Amino acid sequence: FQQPAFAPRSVVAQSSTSGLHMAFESKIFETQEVTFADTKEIIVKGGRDLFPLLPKAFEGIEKIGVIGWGSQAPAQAQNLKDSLKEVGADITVSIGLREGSSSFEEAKDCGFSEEDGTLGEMFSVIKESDLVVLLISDAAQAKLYKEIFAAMKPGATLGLSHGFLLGHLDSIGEKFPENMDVIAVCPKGMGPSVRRLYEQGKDVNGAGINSSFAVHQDVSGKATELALGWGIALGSPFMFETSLRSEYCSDIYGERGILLGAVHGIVESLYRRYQRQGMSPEQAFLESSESITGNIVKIISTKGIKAVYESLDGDDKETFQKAYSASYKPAKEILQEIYDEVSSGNEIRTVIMHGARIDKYPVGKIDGTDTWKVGEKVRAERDEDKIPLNPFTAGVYVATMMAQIDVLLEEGHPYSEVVNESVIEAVDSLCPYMHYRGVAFMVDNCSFTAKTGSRKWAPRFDYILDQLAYTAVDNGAPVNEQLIADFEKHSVHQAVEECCKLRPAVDISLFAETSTKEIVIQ
Ligand SMILES: NC(=O)C1=CN([C@@H]2O[C@H](COP(=O)(O)OP(=O)(O)OC[C@H]3O[C@@H](n4cnc5c(N)ncnc54)[C@H](OP(=O)(O)O)[C@@H]3O)[C@@H](O)[C@H]2O)C=CC1
Ligand SMILES: CC[C@](O)(C(C)=O)C(=O)O
Ligand SMILES: [Mg+2]
Ligand SMILES: [Mg+2]
Repeated sequence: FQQPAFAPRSVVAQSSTSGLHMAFESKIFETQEVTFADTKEIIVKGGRDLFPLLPKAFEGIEKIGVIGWGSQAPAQAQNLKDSLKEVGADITVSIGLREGSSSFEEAKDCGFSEEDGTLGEMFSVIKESDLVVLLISDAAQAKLYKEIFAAMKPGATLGLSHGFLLGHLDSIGEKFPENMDVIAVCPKGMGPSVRRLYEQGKDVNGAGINSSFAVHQDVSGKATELALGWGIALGSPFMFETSLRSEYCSDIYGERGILLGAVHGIVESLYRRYQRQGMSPEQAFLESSESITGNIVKIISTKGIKAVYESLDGDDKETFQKAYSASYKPAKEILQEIYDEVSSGNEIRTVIMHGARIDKYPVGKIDGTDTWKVGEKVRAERDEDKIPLNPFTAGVYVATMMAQIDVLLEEGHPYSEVVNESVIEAVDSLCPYMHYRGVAFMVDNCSFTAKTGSRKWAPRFDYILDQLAYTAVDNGAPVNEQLIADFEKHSVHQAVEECCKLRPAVDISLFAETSTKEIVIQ
């Protein structure tokens, strides 16, 4: 194991949950100290009122090349272009794609064109760019990094939205070229939500997805300001510092856990359980999937995790306690396994090997089963006000979320990263998409790394909950009073509350699948 997972610049990690002091500085953007439990972190709050500062942060950058057109690139390229245009910055945003890419047409539909030089073959765009925002899949980055580094012009900055490439380089004993700035801005939400919230926030001083940022190499001395400017131009409500390693450990872990894989596994296992107990398929979907995406996550988003528990009374509270007690440890066992697989480099190797097989074995469909067919029917007849808060479902979901949080804290990740990667992203970016159009719409709008990992780990959560947690409840396992007490007084609740204060003024809204009427999802 390579330790520690969390080692940002200027940070002394005294223990996993205390003493982390984020200490970056900016001469352009105002920094703010935030207290999370017994730790302090420095953040930068975003907002459209900061856009006039962008030209200063992007000083020396004339051309930004956004490479790829997957989930993040359309969102980041358009947000960057719009924000820089709004302040009259003389900076071009161009898209670079592989030869023959089927994404050329979509990029053209969004206003990028070969005629005006804002769309082209990826290596030509890389060669001309002062900031290369590398948004091809992580597996493709691992395959092409040598050619990409070689194509970059002297003095250009490499911009990433993930720490994956560092994980790969570390595992093969290689490094980024020493003469370039290497920064990352990593939105903690899927690309479509980065764009959707940016558009929604135009009239209210901005809304968007929080981003972590990392300054891995700062040859020019300007890397922090550029990273902060990039995140603000994307519309991030707040930005917090991380390292590339801390980012990839928490990100790859989080998406295999509660963000995608675990929530999928939880729903599948509960949907079957509720039918075994006599519910109709429709009711079982309502009490499992709908209860999570249409009720539980909305409470968490606006009032915090504990509010789910506190909103229950009497027998329902006891049902929650039983489900929580039985689920926490089995969920944590899988989550710790995921963390170890990621931090040891195994999961990165898996993603790369999967990338090499992809032409022969493309990622399969995950919503063709009965669960999601019934889900379509339930959604078509949905009455938002009648979605139940099932206390058993709540106990399982919240226990898994808390177990995810605990693993990250025990591994030394800062609260900003823990809360964004385990709570905010789930409730404000991802679950709204699952609520809108089912599990595949959420998972498959995410990165190749995430969608393959979610497919790999979801069945592990499904299996362990069914085998260990639900059988324990059915065999009359008592409530684990200590576990419930730990949950009630957990330090993360205050950290979530602090983050909620920095939450955008608007909730994400999407269009209902069955009509063109816009519905507010959160
Ligand atoms: N998805 C998300 O919301 C988030 C993603 N990230 C990170 O952002 C980065 C981009 O991820 P994401 O937007 O999801 O994209 P994907 O992982 O879905 O990758 C899709 C893009 O990669 C391109 N690509 C794949 N193989 C190659 C290749 N051999 N040569 C050139 N291009 C290739 C595709 O090209 P083509 O268009 O031609 O098919 C497409 O544009 C990753 O580092 C990811 O971890 C970070 C935060 C959130
Ligand atoms: C949850 C998946 C994600 O990490 C993301 C949207 O942040 C991804 O890789 O797509
Ligand atoms: Mg992520
Ligand atoms: Mg990811």
